[in-house]
Amino acid sequence: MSDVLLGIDLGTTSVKAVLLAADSRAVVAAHSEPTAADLSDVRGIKAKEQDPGLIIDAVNRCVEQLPRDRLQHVCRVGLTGQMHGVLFWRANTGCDWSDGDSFTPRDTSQLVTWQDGRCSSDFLSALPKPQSHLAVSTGFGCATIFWYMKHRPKFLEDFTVAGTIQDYVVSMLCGLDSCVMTPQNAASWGFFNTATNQWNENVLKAAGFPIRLLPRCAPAGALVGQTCSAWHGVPAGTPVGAALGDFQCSVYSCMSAPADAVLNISTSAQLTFALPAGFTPPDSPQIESSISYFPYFDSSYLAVAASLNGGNVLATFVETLTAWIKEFGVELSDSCMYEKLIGCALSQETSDLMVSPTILGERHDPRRLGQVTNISACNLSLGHVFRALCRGVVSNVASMMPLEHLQRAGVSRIVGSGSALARNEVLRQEVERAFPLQVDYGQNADSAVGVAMVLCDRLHNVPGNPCMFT
Ligand SMILES: Nc1ncnc2c1ncn2[C@@H]1O[C@H](COP(=O)(O)OP(=O)(O)O)[C@@H](O)[C@H]1O
Ligand SMILES: O=C(CO)[C@@H](O)[C@H](O)[C@H](O)[C@H](O)COP(=O)(O)O
Repeated sequence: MSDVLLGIDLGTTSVKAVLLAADSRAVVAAHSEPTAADLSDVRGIKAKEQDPGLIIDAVNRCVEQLPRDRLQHVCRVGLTGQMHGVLFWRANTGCDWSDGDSFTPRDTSQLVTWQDGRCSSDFLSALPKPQSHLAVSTGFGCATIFWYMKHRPKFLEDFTVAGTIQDYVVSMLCGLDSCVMTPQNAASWGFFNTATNQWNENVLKAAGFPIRLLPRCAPAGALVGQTCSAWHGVPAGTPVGAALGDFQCSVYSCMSAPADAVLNISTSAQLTFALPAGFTPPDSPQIESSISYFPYFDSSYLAVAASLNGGNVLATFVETLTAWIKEFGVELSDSCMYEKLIGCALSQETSDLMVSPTILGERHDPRRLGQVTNISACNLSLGHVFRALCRGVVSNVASMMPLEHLQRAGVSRIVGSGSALARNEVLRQEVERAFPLQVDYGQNADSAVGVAMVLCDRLHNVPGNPCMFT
């Protein structure tokens, strides 16, 4: 049987795993599992945490669903996932392999995710100024560590290593006693200079930051180790790539020309395009800009409007409706709710109801929360409300990176990716209305495919960026 690459995306809502044929780059198997790992904010500090045990359970369930005979022929493993977040663990005891061919987390913290809201604007403005073009927001790893330094310093003493959840899985698979991070994920923590690919160690040291928790850096696309044990049939000794950012991987999976922009809608939403070779970002953070510049591969950058309000807004609406309906003694599954809501909104082609859906605020404007306006007696049906909600999600992204901005950058096509978009025709209709450009939906356009493609291309020595800018 021929070789395959295993790509895994540890998303905020679900884990996705794919097997990609090493010779043809075709997807030969794919599976996804919900993580259901959200924890409630019992301390009332606007915490958004997830249980790593439940995330790893979902990884195990997901990989187990892939054909075992193919898993035995995996020649590279690639991990990607939700950026910005931080998990702490103890070197050498971060997991337990006693189950046989899978591991479970042991001495770890909960994962503090990108949706975490514990760092207020006042808290953030009191932090040292980063030597980076990227501003620091709540939910960014370094901001969270600063918060623990101030509010629960003893907590940090329990741990020796920190990383994103995808870095953690790489470390555990390879039996590493430290964390190795690519610039893609390091930039998402803040206090990382993407020109030098180094942490702002002096700035952080001067502020008393526990720099022992900063991961070591490896280039995006590099291999960092080999599986230390057989894992769901994947042989021990299989090379594992340093973990990548999920939005860079979704772009890699479906951007085929410099004139493409990629709109990914999963739990969050990102609209992004690649900058020409030689682009250098500004010297200092542009705190109020809705567009930021994130490292891609080999010194190149992506311009991105990263919205905190994507599919999670629709999920919150579904959860709210489910809870209301339950109060009347009726229980409906999420999938039944989505099907009904999408069906109603498809029959309601337009609505004058206006929903501004920024229930989590946005990084460039954290105080601008959601609003519903122009309510009349005639626009409150489920169809109107869900149509207006979907339009609001897309319009918000479009306001962060307007059509004219895309056109000025030479973008002539938008490629859609992410399962919130793939599963929701109303969202797709609204994308096509908001962006009068060619809009295509990438087949197999997702981060799990993207990370496997990156390693596949490196295996065959194809240069890291599929878009060739000269
Ligand atoms: N049955 C469904 N039908 C349509 N959309 C759904 C359904 N279930 C979940 N979604 C949407 O998918 C989003 C999660 O997408 P997913 O790709 O799993 O996220 P992530 O990659 O962030 O883990 C949810 O926020 C919701 O908007
Ligand atoms: O905020 C950014 C980039 O700045 C996001 O694009 C980044 O991809 C984060 O990983 C996401 O917010 C989480 O991804 P997802 O689970 O919503 O797919």
